[in-house]
Amino acid sequence: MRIHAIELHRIGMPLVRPFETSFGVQTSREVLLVHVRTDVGDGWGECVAGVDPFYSSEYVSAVEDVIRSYLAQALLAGPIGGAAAVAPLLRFVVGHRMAKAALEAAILDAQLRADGVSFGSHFGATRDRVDCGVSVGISPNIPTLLDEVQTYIDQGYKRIKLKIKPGWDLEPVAAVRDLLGAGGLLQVDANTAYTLDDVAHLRELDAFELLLIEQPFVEEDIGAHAVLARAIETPVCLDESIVTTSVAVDAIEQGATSIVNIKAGRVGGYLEAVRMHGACLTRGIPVWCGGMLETGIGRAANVALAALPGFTLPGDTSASDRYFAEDLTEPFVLEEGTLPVPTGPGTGVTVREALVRDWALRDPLVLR
Ligand SMILES: O=C(O)CCC(=O)N[C@@H](C(=O)O)c1ccccc1
Repeated sequence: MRIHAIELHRIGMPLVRPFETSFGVQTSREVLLVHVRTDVGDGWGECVAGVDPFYSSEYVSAVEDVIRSYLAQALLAGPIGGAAAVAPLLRFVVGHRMAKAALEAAILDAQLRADGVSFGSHFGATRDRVDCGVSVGISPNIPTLLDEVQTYIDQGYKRIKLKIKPGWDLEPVAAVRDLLGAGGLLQVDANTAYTLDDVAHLRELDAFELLLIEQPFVEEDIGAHAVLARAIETPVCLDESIVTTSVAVDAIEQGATSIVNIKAGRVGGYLEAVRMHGACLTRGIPVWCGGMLETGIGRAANVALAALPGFTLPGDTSASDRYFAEDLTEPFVLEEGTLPVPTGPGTGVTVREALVRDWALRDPLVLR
């Protein structure tokens, strides 16, 4: 494959409602899209990095710079062996996994569109629909939270995930458990907001039959998560910590995580995400597909990934209207709590390029 050009599009999309996590409030999504033009056709990839380095050290401007200053040239210098060659070609740059993942996804999209193969087929999907959960931000108060959760229950979501932080945890969880009833699938995400000093407090969550508690401590504290996992009943699930398959295996073997949130952007690409799925599957560790407020481009790829056999828990693969009034692709619409796995070549979705232009925050960066 010969890449003729790599275009970086920075676009802004308003969120249908503010989204608050333990690291801040988002009212819009500023997203970097990668459009590659190759000798076998075009492809689109979405970078999951946020506009600020609050979830991870990556952020949109840094992604633009590392692609423009280092990564693009490695891909434009000469013919490459397709998407499988991208990670090895980019290994000379340390980290920047979200930037690398977006490039790989765009190249994989171009390659598979040319081959007439869908992402799901290429990954080894075994389902044609995936069960969908929904992520609920930190609310101003309990009634507002319950109104939002009720909306998602009415829409058919199969699992509720609540963002928590110190001062907003036991009370909202108790209220939502009461609303859901005993059998409802409910989990929490702390986004690193706690420390080992909070173990006794976090143990009180055991009363609410949660599926899991996600990333209570900072990314590097794998050992602290193992201490917590031994001290509470609620299964510990890691997100930010799990940046490669080998880190996932280490964390599993240390007893730091018994469920893994897989996000292709966080781990450096969909091909590494598929490898991570395989490593978890052979160890009997359930996985689910995390979300990063993706547009339909990333959402299509996530739904394909979530269709692999080890993805046994509903993921953060919500419908497009959870975040956006209008999507960059045909919207993903929830049907009985599930989304269909795209079957067309590549991601299987068509990018509305007029919207990419309309929503552009600046002229595209074209690298040749
Ligand atoms: O449904 C979605 O796409 C968002 C799911 C979600 O809560 N993502 C969280 C996370 O920590 O996993 C997040 C939100 C914003 C930014 C980064 C991460």
